Amino acid sequence: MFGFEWKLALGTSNHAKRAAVVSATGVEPICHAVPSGVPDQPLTEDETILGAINRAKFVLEAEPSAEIGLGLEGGLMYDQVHTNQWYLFSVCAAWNGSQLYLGKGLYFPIPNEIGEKMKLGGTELRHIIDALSNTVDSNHKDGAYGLFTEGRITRRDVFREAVIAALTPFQSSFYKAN
Ligand SMILES: O=P(O)(O)OP(=O)(O)OP(=O)(O)OC[C@H]1O[C@@H](n2cnc3c(O)ncnc32)[C@H](O)[C@@H]1O
Repeated sequence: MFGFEWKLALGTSNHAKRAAVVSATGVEPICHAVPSGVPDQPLTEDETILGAINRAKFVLEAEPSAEIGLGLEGGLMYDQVHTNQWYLFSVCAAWNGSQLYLGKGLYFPIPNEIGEKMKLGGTELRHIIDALSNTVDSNHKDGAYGLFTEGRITRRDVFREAVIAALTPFQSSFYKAN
């Protein structure tokens, strides 16, 4: 455990994201569903990262008593350089009002036909994953990661690592010169 004592605000009420923050820090965040400012289904790295940053900044504005705002965003990107493959990845932005850090989580290949369907628009990944896993609200549960790995990796796991990465510079003395 992190031994974290700061008051954290989280820019969503999504269950998997909240559980990731609790698991990463031992702290129960104050949750507000703030806008991401990007499309509901981000399709590039930049959009996804910007969504995480916007959520972190908006939630600290909404909850000024918190010391750090956290924005967690899932998105898709197409790698046309190395693999010609769609990837799902998860980002955490951490903002304390003056410093911003990102934790970029696992990049996980998803079936290209799903990525192409997302690019055409009109639906979001969670609807596809809900149908494939015969559930509802898969984005609040183990998510696409859980479906494709048969539960060996979950959405909470992936965000947990991204949260730890984004918060470490605020926490560790190795970054004091920053
Ligand atoms: O409640 P919020 O915080 O908005 O969370 P979200 O899951 O709806 O939204 P994100 O912005 O994190 O993700 C963008 C879209 O991709 C979907 N998505 C991302 N990762 C997913 C996963 O692992 N399983 C299912 N859907 C996923 C998600 O549900 C959205 O439709």
